[in-house]
Amino acid sequence: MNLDELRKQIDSIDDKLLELLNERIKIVQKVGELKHKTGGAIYRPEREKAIIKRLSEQNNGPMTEAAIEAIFLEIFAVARNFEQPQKVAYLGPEGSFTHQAAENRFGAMSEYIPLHSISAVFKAVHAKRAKFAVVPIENNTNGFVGETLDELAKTDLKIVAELYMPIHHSFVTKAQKLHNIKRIYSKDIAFNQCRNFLMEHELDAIEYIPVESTSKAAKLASQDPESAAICSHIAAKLYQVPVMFENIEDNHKNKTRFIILSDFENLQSGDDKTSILARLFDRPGSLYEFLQSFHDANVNLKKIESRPAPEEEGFDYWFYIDFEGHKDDPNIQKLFKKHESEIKYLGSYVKNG
Ligand SMILES: O=C(O)C(=O)C[C@]1(C(=O)O)C=C[C@@H](O)C=C1
Repeated sequence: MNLDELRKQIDSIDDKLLELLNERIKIVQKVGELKHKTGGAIYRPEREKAIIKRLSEQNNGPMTEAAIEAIFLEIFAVARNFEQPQKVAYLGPEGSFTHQAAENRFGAMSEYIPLHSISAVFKAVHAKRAKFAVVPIENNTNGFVGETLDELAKTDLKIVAELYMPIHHSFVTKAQKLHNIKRIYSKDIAFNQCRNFLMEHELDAIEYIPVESTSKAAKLASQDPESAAICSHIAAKLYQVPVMFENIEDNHKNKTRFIILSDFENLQSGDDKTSILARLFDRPGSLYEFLQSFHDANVNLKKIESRPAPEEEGFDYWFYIDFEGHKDDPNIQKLFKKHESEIKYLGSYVKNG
């Protein structure tokens, strides 16, 4: 078969796909009307997960599970916008890794509000200027993000989703040749994460100009053809700077975990994670006794991080804790009751890593 014939086949499949997508959206709109009446949440990650799982189980290929997920996450994100336009506040600037994480969940149709600090992102959702907040919480090389933990201690928003994103850096430039580059813009941390690459390409002797974000670096490189930037793919695209090298980070397993917060709570998905803050008295054995209850309730702890409680008197500590299960699981309900005065519940959400 020649190219024209193959393309004709694709066109006819696309016609059917479009028809089916329109049918799907019409039903989604009815779901939206129902939710408006009952006050139900538009974003239902546990339902989205169940759909992807069901489709992956019956799939005969050649589509992979990752391909199914990529396509359907965009379909869901578009569908949500047909139920109600979705506004998402995130730690900016535009082109940041958090922007990339936000787009991964909320797709091309949602409205995005980049903000300059993590606390501003929380504030935007409190003030109902946005429905969702997207912020980083931890990175496997740099540890927890203190500002996010501090905001979690103050907020009554709930974590409704988590997502892990590989952090890849690109080397972007308008210069034709490497030896034409006189300076490199990036964020301090990104220069550090790409040391081997810079050395191997003999770029360790030219000027490094640290700026506050990798997207600002991309912007500067777009205006200066004798320069380069180390930045995300999305920033390179945003400022239309050609990518010369991809994935230049020393540690290719560099990953950041992002959380999505909103003003509602998720239902159980059957494969959930829960986050809490526990405020424990400063006395011997208090953490031990607290964790013993998790063991007794057969709850699998995933993470624990201590944090001084700044507004408290004395030397009380908050512990940020992630564990498997959902707030409505009977064993976890019991545990919450037992430690009611010590626990601040942060949210239960589909486990993603
Ligand atoms: O099932 C729902 O609650 C819907 O709103 C429909 C739908 C979908 O497109 O299938 C859209 C958004 C939700 O996050 C989950 C699923």
